[in-house]
Amino acid sequence: MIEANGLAKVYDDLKLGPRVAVADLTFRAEEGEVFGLLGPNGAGKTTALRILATLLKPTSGYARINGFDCETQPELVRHQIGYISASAAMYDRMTAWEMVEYFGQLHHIEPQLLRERMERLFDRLAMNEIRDVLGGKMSTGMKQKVAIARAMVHDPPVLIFDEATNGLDVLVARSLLDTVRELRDQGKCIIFSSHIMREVERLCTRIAIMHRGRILAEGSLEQLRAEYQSEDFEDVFLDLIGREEKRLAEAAQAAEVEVAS
Ligand SMILES: Nc1ncnc2c1ncn2[C@@H]1O[C@H](COP(=O)(O)OP(=O)(O)OP(=O)(O)O)[C@@H](O)[C@H]1O
Repeated sequence: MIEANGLAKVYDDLKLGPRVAVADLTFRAEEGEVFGLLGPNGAGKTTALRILATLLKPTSGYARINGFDCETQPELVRHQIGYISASAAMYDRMTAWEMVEYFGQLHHIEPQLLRERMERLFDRLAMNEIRDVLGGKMSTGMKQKVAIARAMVHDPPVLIFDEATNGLDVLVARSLLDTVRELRDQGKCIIFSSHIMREVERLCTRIAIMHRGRILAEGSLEQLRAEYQSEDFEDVFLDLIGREEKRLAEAAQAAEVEVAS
């Protein structure tokens, strides 16, 4: 369903020069699965997910969604995915209902079907009380619900959640996680990025720990705990990141010594 192969992205930063955000990313995620991308700030999660969502082009490698290439077939990919990020832009002068309807129309959904789907979505996401609230007057949680509804209105088989619980209170965050679980049980393929350990632990069928644009380890929670011999997943995470930082520092030091001699 989702396939990333040797994916890399280098940003050309005007001040800092080339910045490697994603170095070499390879993974697959299948239907009925929540694939977690867990990593510290700056690990490259958002960059990777924006490539999958066709919002960025990779520098090298490729990503495919249901067999469609994210770089060369973006229109086809967009019909297969719903993308939810923490900073969804709203139209200030449109109501919640109008915004979701507009996205449905962009996907050419027949009006009757669109109305039925929207009724179900508004019920499921407890959005009926915000139907007529304008984008400019919405709270963060309200905006996030609209972002989720409009990403799901075309019933895509693949959903991409990028730090989607950022800024949400515990109630809204919990209901978002419940929704993700339901979607997984319906057979959707979900990719869920976060730096919140507990969310990933509770939700994801498989987890990739990402650091400096690479996956350091990948497996189910049980596999990762067993492989790194700790019941506490936070310890596994910190241990992996710590070891990698040490390895990189040693490699940099060795390179310096070589240059000096
Ligand atoms: N437009 C850009 N130009 C230059 N560098 C960028 C750009 N966007 C991101 N970066 C850099 O790329 C790296 C990866 O950033 P990215 O946002 O993908 O990471 P992330 O894992 O999503 O981080 P966070 O958890 O903080 O959101 C960081 O070093 C970041 O500074």
